[in-house]
Amino acid sequence: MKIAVVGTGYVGLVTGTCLAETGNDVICVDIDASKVEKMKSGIVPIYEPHLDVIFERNIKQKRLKFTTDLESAVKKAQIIFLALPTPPGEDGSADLSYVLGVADQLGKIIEDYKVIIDKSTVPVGTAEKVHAAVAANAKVDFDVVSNPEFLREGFAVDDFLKPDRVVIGTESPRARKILEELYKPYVRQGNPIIFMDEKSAELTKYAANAFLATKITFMNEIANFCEKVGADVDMVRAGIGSDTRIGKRFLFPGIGYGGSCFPKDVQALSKSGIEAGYPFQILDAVMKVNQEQKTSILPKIEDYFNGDLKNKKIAIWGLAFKPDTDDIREAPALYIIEELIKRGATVTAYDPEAMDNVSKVLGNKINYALNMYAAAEEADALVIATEWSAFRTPDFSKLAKKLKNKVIFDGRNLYDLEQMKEQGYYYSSIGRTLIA
Ligand SMILES: NC(=O)C1=CN([C@@H]2O[C@H](COP(=O)(O)OP(=O)(O)OC[C@H]3O[C@@H](n4cnc5c(N)ncnc54)[C@H](O)[C@@H]3O)[C@@H](O)[C@H]2O)C=CC1
Ligand SMILES: O=C(O)[C@H]1O[C@H](OP(=O)(O)OP(=O)(O)OC[C@H]2O[C@@H](n3ccc(=O)[nH]c3=O)[C@H](O)[C@@H]2O)[C@H](O)[C@@H](O)[C@@H]1O
Repeated sequence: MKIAVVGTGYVGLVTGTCLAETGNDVICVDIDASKVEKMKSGIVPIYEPHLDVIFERNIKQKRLKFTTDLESAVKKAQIIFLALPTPPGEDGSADLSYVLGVADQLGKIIEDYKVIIDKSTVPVGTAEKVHAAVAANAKVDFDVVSNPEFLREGFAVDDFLKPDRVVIGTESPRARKILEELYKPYVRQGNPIIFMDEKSAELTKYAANAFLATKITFMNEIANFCEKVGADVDMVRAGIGSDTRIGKRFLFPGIGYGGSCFPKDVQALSKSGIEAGYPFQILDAVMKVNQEQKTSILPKIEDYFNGDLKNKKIAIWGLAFKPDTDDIREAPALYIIEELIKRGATVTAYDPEAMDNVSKVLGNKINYALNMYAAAEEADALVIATEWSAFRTPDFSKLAKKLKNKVIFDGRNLYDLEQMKEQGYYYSSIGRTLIA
């Protein structure tokens, strides 16, 4: 099939590349000319495991192309994916200007039947708005379909090629038939395509993200409570996670959820609730707890240093909002760094992939180390903010020689409490207690 993907962020790039991988002709459109030039020359503009191999293969086989020219790409395509940003607007609701702006252009361009697909995360009712924006100028028949994306950064290729499910919101039999055909190669392992109406599909995406954010936040509160009463959240997690109704995944407490999606999507769903006359009480609590959780490690550090962080040298391992990505949007590490600097501490950080992105935001407010041990050099304490695999099994004796004090504040619960005690570290993690 001939496909145009408009917007080449995480979602557009992965969608375009994975659709080419199953034999479709894909042209990706972006307004960022320098990004398009990079991609044309074979450079993947983001860090995403396994993407480079299939990206290169499909460029070579000329199934994957890039352009800034929306008109020529759209005219050749039967299916048009909109993978455009939907950032929070001033009031926290999703800003639809990118999506509706392109929809407006599409109406002027299309000359024959097209399926226009909302891949972006958009509030209930957006498919209708996109339809109206296209229809305002279009002289031909077209369908607008909601097909939300559930990929996770770091696992994006696998999530797209082998999805748990594909959700397709359309009431048009013609569009349904085309999409059934398009997604056939991806659902071959028995995972279903779930067809529904556009509004339910749009809400399914927000409900999924909000539910996962709530699950994490609930565990963060249980972890905080464990600290007060001397229980161990690892035990509680094992105990409740083995109940299949609860499940083992997304029960890991930490320093709050971050990233480009959970924070903005929970906020946007909350705003939609208010607009619809149904303010979600649970989402307000989730947002409040998560905001506090991001810096919950700070009082622990302050307590250790008797309230005085002035001129303390703090090493930070991990800047990305989670491992296996260079994405720093809403990364808890940035909130912690801001608070440390406010309190007069100096920060030296190391992240395997995200340091370039952080240096664009923080510049020389912090120091950037060449590796994890160099970050720890002469540090008064080490803070772990992202659970990169390399941080899971450090050489503790090498680390001890680098650190000024054997003190670790771990926001991701990476190490065994007993082992840390044996090694003589002061080790503070989230919601865990060494039960004698
Ligand atoms: N990042 C993720 O893991 C996931 C994101 N989503 C949703 O997908 C949507 C896109 O997210 P990301 O890929 O992270 O976005 P992004 O912000 O990383 O990238 C968006 C791309 O669109 C381009 N763009 C902006 N205006 C354009 C225009 N008029 N024409 C052509 N290109 C244009 C930008 O230059 C940029 O390359 C959002 O709604 C997001 O919530 C959904 C699932 C996963
Ligand atoms: O809509 C989106 O953009 C995507 O948002 C999330 O994916 P992503 O943001 O890439 O990352 P997750 O792996 O979900 O992690 C999100 C945040 O939750 C935190 N988290 C996750 C799991 C957990 O047990 N504990 C926890 O604190 C992570 O550290 C991270 O900050 C969803 O998992 C995807 O299904 C969805 O498509």
